[in-house]
Amino acid sequence: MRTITVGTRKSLLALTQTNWVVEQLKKVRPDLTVQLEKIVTKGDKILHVTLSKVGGKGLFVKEIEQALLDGRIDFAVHSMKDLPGEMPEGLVIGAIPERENPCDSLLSRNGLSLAELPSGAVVGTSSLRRQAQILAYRPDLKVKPVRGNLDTRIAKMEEGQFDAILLAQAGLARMGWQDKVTETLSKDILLPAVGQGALAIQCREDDHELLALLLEIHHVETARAVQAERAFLRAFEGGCHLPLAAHAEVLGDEVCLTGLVAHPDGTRVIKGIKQGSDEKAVGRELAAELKEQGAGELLSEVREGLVG
Ligand SMILES: NCc1[nH]cc(CCC(=O)O)c1CC(=O)O
Repeated sequence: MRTITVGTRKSLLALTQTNWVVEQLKKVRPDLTVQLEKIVTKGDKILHVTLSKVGGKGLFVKEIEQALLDGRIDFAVHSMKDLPGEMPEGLVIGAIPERENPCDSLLSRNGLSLAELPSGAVVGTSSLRRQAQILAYRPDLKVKPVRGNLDTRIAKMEEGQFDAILLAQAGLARMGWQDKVTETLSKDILLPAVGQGALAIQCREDDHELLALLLEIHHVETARAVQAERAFLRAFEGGCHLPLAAHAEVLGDEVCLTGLVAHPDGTRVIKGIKQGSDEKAVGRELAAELKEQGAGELLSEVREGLVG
């Protein structure tokens, strides 16, 4: 097989995820030769602005997708949750490896759990999804934006800028930083982002040689769960910058999807659950049910607030 060029963002998490995928591939094909091509994305450049204000669907992927289309790289590893619902013409998700822990975790300065944080404690997150659900559960807490790579955010908390921060457990696990986690939050309190904990390997749809290789590390159950979650997301034309969450589990032949849409201040949460054997239908139907309860209007209000 030819030498494969892998595109990756330069962040430690992106490099760790890419190297993990390359390792998995080398287990299947020990003679595989790869070279890394580091790519800087818009999301990496504007680290000082709250992401929800940049209005960014696909902030971390555009430049990478262009490199794929130009043939400068052969595949790229994305965090599934950073990947927009729609895929550019000519590109596909070639494989979805087995998912890491999808949950969010709380890291706190004094080892206090979410329930133990004192009233008025400052929690760092720039995710409207996390903000909405944390405030729904603990309206007495203060949420403040925090940006930067995982290590930067943790340092800001340790310096005392925040009493606690919220991060995806999966990113910390991949970095080997699980010991920094104070509490893994249950999905009943903080429903994960669509695709959280899963990776997407993106490549050109006509690269059959590579697609055959990628199939070796594809995980069918993860892919089915993510399909349901992404169908739910697409129904709202949403991105990771909206207060929208969904998580699916495979139960035998069926997927069971929980989804929610919330007001960023936590005062309204519209949540539902749906099970069925056609994952895309489950996602679409759950979205339709939540829309009947006003989820569409709620998100329109949020979008207008972000633009204005
Ligand atoms: N939005 C940034 C991002 N994209 C993927 C992860 C973590 C890994 C994952 O969810 O798969 C993170 C960091 C975080 O949200 O804490």
